[in-house]
Amino acid sequence: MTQSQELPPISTLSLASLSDQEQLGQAIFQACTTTGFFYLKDHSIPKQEVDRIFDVSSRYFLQTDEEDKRKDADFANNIGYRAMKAETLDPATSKEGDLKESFNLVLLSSKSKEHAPPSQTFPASMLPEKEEITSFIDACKSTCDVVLQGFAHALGLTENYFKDCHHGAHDRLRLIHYPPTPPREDGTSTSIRAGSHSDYGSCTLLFQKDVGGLQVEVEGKWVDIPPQEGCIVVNVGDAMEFWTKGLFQSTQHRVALPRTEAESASRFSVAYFCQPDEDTVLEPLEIAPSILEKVPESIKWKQSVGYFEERMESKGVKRGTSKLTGGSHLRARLNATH
Ligand SMILES: O=C(O)CCC(=O)C(=O)O
Ligand SMILES: [Fe+2]
Repeated sequence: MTQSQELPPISTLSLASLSDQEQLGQAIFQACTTTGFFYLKDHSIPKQEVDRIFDVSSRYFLQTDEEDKRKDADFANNIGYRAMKAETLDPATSKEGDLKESFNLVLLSSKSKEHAPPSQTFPASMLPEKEEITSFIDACKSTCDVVLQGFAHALGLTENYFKDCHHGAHDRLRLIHYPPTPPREDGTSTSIRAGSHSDYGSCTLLFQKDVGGLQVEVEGKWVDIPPQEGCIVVNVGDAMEFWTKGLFQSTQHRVALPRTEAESASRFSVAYFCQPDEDTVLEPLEIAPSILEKVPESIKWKQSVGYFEERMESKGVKRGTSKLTGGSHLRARLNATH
């Protein structure tokens, strides 16, 4: 695939000016049926809280012994530490694993018995800020709930249609560190910071610090999505694409190898993965003709059964799979990439 900076960037949605649900639904519809990505501004997560999470993250990754980090690993529950190269988001292309380490946290405040996340062990360096970390995760969950309501409005469904099957047991806040890496020399390297992939759940909130590298595939080209002050990058995940039979796009994205000296420094990002509940079935929903009419002519062809089946297959779902659920899709993708 070629690189391009000529294409228009993703749109920016403001939660302040879009307090009207109808308007929010329309803007979300437009973003989700085209790139599947948008910047979200005027959300309710203050900059100081985002900065604090980045401080927690850099302290953990840069000041914890490798041996101690490895004690924090719990792949079976999708929590805790994951070492450099442990994950290969694009196994078809990358042979050595992604050049990153990460740490997954659960929705710590969850009181749900039926949808309880696994219990989390805190590394020593995070303990003093456990309360702040907990409230940051809560703020991410609340923001995702607003986005899920926006998805429902966009699709002509009742406001809490999606929210009611997202209790957060599989949600994870992921702190990610891409260690310093020299700029790539000639573009032939198959090493990558995060291989091309789509996310598995309903939506993802992504906080980037100062170092770029995130790219999204738009019309066959890789487009940079640089960090924007005060903005969260939001993207649609596979579950939402499956429910909408390909109307909403769970788009491939990646974190490229550094291209400049500035990008060669440590890169930190924080992602909140919003996942459907364990038994929620991921089958196409009935979408009203009045909604389908809004699909621009130029992308109507994406509604064909053949194209949708191809998309499902590219996301690891074999033809004829019955009863795909939130839990089964998540585990299948995690097992395929580790
Ligand atoms: O670190 C980033 O900017 C993107 C990470 C990502 O896409 C992911 O972990 O799913
Ligand atoms: Fe991703």
